[in-house]
Amino acid sequence: MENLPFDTARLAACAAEIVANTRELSALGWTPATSSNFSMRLDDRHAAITVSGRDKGRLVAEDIMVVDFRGQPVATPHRPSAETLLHTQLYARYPEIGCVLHTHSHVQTVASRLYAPQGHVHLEGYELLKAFHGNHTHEMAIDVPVLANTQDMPELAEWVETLLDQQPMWGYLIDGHGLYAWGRTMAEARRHLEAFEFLFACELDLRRLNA
Ligand SMILES: CSCCC(=O)C(=O)COP(=O)(O)O
Ligand SMILES: [Zn+2]
Repeated sequence: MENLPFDTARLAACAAEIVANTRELSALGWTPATSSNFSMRLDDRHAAITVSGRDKGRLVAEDIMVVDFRGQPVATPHRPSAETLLHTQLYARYPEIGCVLHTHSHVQTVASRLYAPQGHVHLEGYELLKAFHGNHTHEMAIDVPVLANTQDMPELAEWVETLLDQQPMWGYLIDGHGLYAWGRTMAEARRHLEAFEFLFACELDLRRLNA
């Protein structure tokens, strides 16, 4: 058997976790038309990530592949997510990050369009802000960045690096595109993703109500 530079048992466990969670997120309608991508850290040099273009509602373990932190495929003929660099930059920068989730829900997409001109979504006064790791009170505010969309991933990754240098972040929006969120584990990344979704929906409702 080929001597692989990563733990195959760990890959199998991560693939199962990615598949199960992705199916649930897809059932919520957050991954339309093959969009979205998902990854987990394997070790200090490798991540497991979704193969590009797969229907995220019908993922199987074979749709998960390995990349290094430069985004290059490892021991596989498959093509990784077009947005792989946005995952691997986080693993390379923060050893504690174990999971990165990217979805294209309706709420996320509308919020990204609406708040792109001001460059962020301001969230303040919500109890659910405590869902973000390290926050212990609703008496705080966060500005979730909204980046311009581009197909130039190295450029987008550079913009993200600049933002990461400036503030604590649990995620960001890309205009007309979707949301990136991350955490130390799949459960934490999902909690952050779901908190963003809920809070953006509240902000959109308040805008509709003119409140
Ligand atoms: C039809 S979705 C356009 C690409 C995208 O934004 C996305 O999230 C999915 O790309 P991937 O290469 O990861 O399948
Ligand atoms: Zn996307």
